[in-house]
Amino acid sequence: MPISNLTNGISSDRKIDQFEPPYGYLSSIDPFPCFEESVINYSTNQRNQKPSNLICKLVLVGDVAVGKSSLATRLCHKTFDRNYKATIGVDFEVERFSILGVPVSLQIWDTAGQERFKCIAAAYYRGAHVIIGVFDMNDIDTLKSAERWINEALQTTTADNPLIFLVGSKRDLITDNTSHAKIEQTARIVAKRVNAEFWSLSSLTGKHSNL
Ligand SMILES: Nc1nc2c(ncn2[C@@H]2O[C@H](COP(=O)(O)OP(=O)(O)OP(=O)(O)O)[C@@H](O)[C@H]2O)c(=O)[nH]1
Repeated sequence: MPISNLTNGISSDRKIDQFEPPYGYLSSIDPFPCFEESVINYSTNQRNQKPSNLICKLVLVGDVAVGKSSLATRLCHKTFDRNYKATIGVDFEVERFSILGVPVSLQIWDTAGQERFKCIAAAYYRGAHVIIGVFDMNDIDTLKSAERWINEALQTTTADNPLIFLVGSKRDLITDNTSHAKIEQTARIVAKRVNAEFWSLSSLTGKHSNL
């Protein structure tokens, strides 16, 4: 099937059509880069060989009711539901992207936070390229657990160098700025320890920031 058929119907906010050219002036930390022509040609040719379809597996982990399913729903459906429905075992969504014309299917495995489903959920960590540990920014205990959840997922995934994110949820509910600053500071330390990028967000408003 031609690649264009696989990228049809992907919404424009899921399409990335341009990156900085490789080994160019703007993508180098050296102000006067001087690359061999053979290096530039090799790297450009690598980019021109497009794979037909890429699959990226993402798992969401974290305590009960920290907002994992709400995050998946916000990402895939741009909606929010105030009613809490506990995940039973694991839920699954697929979000399609087009990156430089290559179709990418992001598989989102939303695992249950309840201890009794833990062994079911853990079976889905295998092969995860992306691990997102979620905690509730209003509950410091869930931050401690998020570190544990991430480490457990890391022990099970077989993917090389998975990308790790630590996500603080329910930012809209924060009222006390002092405790907010404290939890953010602690989250940054935890993120560093587990090699994660730290984001804070609200699935209710859709606002997010990379800290
Ligand atoms: N105000 C607010 N409420 C949120 C936010 N995210 C989630 N919630 C609420 O928190 C509750 C739990 O959210 P879920 O997304 O179901 O939590 P979960 O982590 O998937 O829970 P489990 O499936 O039990 O593991 C629900 O009532 C959500 O509406 C947020 O950003 N802001």
